[in-house]
Amino acid sequence: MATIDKEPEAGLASLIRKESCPEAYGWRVVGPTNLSDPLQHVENIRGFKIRDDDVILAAYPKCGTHWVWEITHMLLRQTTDYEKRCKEQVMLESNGGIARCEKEESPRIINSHFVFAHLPQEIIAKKSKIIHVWRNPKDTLVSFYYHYKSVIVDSRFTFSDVLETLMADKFTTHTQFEYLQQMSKFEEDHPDHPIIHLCYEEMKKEPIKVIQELARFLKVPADDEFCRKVADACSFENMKVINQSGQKMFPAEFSVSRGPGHKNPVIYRKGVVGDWKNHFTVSENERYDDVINRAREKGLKFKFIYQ
Ligand SMILES: Nc1ncnc2c1ncn2[C@@H]1O[C@H](COP(=O)(O)OS(=O)(=O)O)[C@@H](OP(=O)(O)O)[C@H]1O
Repeated sequence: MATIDKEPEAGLASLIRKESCPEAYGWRVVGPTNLSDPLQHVENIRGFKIRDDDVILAAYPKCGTHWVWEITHMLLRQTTDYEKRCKEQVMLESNGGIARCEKEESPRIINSHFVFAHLPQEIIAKKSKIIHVWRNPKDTLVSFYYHYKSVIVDSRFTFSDVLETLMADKFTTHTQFEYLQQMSKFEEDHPDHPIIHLCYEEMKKEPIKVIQELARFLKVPADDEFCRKVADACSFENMKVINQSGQKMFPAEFSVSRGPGHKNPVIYRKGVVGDWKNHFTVSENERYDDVINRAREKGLKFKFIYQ
């Protein structure tokens, strides 16, 4: 089996590797970035000025951020029209993200895959509403694999390569378990902070119910009919069509930052629960369960839904 050390030419090495700057661990590195100083970038984000009505959309990558971003726009703007831009426009850590977020009209829905320690620190004092999206780690990893596959031109690595790399603790960034543990720690440290946790699998099962809960959290009007329309507009199939139509372009700097040999990611791939069964072998699944169990022993509280 290929590992990042044995087969660097397969492209995986350029993506899946703990940051060469270990103090910035938690910084999401998926593809080479043009950032000359990642640590300074993290500090700039920690110091980012928060407005009173900002909403923070926080999620580990591949957990459904695009989906919830679109729903949140519709709820806040009281419309079922699609947001014209793509989520990456206001993704804090993306190349040029800070400047674009600064120019954004209020109320802003700022999104980030950063761990909590690296998010703007003013969120705490301003008690900014946080929407946290989470998903079972097996489907998340499969989604990650296809994300990697789509962003690099030379992508000969397999799902097993990605899984082995994760289990060897050489994954690109913080693991999903570390992310969720930091989330729980933040809640323990700030018990009054407004946070809603949206579970991908529950959204798939009962999207209208979850949209109603989100509307209550955001304190915006949303009757049953409106929530039904939002759920329908934001179904996987409809969002995929809208994104394929070219209406939502990645910001130019976002694409440039990826460098030669890299493409923009495919986001709307399958959008289902349980695709992991088509990717894990029985033994890989058992070993990954061990990883999850070890994370539980260290305090991971989230109960995952796998089908
Ligand atoms: N509307 C809707 N309904 C259901 N599922 C959806 C929807 N929109 C996006 N998706 C799926 O979410 C996965 C991408 O997650 P993110 O948006 O968090 O990706 S990213 O980290 O911001 O790149 C990715 O999952 P996979 O299909 O399993 O790869 C997307 O297909």
